[in-house]
Amino acid sequence: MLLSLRYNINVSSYILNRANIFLYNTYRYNSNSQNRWLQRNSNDIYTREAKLKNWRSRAAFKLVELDDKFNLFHKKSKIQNILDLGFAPGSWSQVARSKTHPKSIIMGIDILPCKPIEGVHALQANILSKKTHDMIRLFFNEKFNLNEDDDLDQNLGYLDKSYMDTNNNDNITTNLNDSDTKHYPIDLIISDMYVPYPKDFENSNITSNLTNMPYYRLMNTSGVAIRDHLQSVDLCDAALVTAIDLLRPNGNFVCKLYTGKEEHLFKKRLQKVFRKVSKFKPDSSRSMSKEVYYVGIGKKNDIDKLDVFTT
Ligand SMILES: C[S@@+](CC[C@H](N)C(=O)[O-])C[C@H]1O[C@@H](n2cnc3c(N)ncnc32)[C@H](O)[C@@H]1O
Repeated sequence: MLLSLRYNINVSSYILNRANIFLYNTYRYNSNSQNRWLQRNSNDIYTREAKLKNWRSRAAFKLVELDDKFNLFHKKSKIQNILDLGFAPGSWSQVARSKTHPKSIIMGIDILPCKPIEGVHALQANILSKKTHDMIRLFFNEKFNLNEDDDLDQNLGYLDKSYMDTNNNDNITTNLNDSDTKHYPIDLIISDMYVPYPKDFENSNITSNLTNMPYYRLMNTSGVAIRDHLQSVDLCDAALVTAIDLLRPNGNFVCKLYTGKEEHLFKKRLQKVFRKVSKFKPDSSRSMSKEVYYVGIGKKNDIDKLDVFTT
């Protein structure tokens, strides 16, 4: 009797240990909040709809709503040069491609590697670097000259040549001689940037696969509101500097911000650059998320960067 009890205890603790090892292996990279995030996502109507539409993430719906409200894209009337900042995994670029004129040029920038979207050019680069700005300008101005042997193409990007070739016959950008257009070649900047991964994942070997597995991608925010906010303000400022450097006068701008105490300062900076500034929370943005979108319509002329960043 005693023997059998001990045997049972040993067996149960063996099973429990095995179960723990299994759970540990399965969830070692997932904190509780990440599990809750995955659970929420699998029940979410926008996530399911995104899969049906073959969009790489539910974020696509936020841009659709932004476009419905602010009329950002032009399918028939205009050819646009569009810059998508923090484009990975790529659903905003997919929306931009589907809502714009076939001759519009879209370029996505991300610090992470990401499989490019068909019909969208992509560069893996840090938008905080001045060199990235120079490369973007170069691409929009000299795109016809890029070829397989270019360093830019070889080392840094995945320029979608098949797409460029099919459009080469026509005069895509009609006023390339205009020096303003050369210096400020972009018509619309959309930025959904946020820091790529939570800290715990930095040294794990699963991170690099995730940009191409959008439905299993982990949440971006840390859950520490002040940290999320300040990092977000930094990236919004980086997007704003990009707009000052590359967006044409009268061009438009969208960027995501995690709200917090410095939001009003960022709004003031935006107001120095754009004639009209609006704040928008799309229905598809989760109500518990602190994310909002700022939209700047009509870039002013002759912006003084120092003045914008001096409060
Ligand atoms: C929330 S995701 C964007 C999702 C995307 N809009 C979509 O619809 O698929 C934010 C992206 O910003 C990128 N990012 C963050 N900091 C960056 C930087 N300094 N330069 C370029 N990309 C950056 C991250 O790597 C991440 O892929």
